[in-house]
Amino acid sequence: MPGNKAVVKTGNEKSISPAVIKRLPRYYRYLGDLLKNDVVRISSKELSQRMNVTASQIRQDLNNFGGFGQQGYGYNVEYLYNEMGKILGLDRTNNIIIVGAGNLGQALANNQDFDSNGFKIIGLFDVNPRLIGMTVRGVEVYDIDMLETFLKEHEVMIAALTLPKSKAVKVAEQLVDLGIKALWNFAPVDLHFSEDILVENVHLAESIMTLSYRIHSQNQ
Ligand SMILES: NC(=O)c1ccc[n+]([C@@H]2O[C@H](COP(=O)([O-])OP(=O)(O)OC[C@H]3O[C@@H](n4cnc5c(N)ncnc54)[C@H](O)[C@@H]3O)[C@@H](O)[C@H]2O)c1
Repeated sequence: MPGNKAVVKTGNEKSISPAVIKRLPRYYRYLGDLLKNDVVRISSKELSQRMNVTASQIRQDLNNFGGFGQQGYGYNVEYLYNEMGKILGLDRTNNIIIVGAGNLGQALANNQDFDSNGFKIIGLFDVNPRLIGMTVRGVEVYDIDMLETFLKEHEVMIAALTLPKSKAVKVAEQLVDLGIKALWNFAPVDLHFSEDILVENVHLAESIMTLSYRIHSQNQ
């Protein structure tokens, strides 16, 4: 990708651009739908039409990982789906904790889709005594004071932050001090850590502001 210097390294030291990585979950979702509909193979042209991207984009993206297609045959859907899953790390269980068991924390815990993708929510944490001890889809809400002990006893890959903005930075720092390497941040605040701490921000408000901009710029 000319001019784009932002790249990440895979385990085998190959650099993959963040733009490609961002597209992978979408490939995975489309392939999963094809698989559910018993589609065995698909050409890059047909996949591109369904996904509304160019066939050459698909070929380029997949070539980053060694291709997977065969000339004249296209892609084997199940194979590609499984390989995509491996690339995305979905072939193993990724334990998640949720810090902040309010509206959003509970909504995340209630989402069954995470399970099917190998994400397992194993605990929620809160400061509110009225929430501590309750369960959300079988997952317990623990006192935040239990965090250190819990993290010693469980291997946790990702911590989701669904607590007030005013508390998010301090709790994120605490999580990092306790060994958490990946933060899935929903609080409307920017978190700054060293490179080895991965932060993925999810801000629905920013998404709707983008939509608002597009609506209003059309009307000008
Ligand atoms: N990213 C998004 O798209 C999006 C969407 C909705 C809400 N949010 C944000 O997510 C956060 C949660 O929103 P909500 O509607 O669930 O709020 P909420 O008030 O329902 O829940 C927040 C929970 O955090 C708990 N909490 C407070 N301090 C804590 C601490 N130190 N440790 C652990 N838990 C603590 C509270 O007791 C409460 O249960 C807010 O920051 C909100 O702005 C983000």
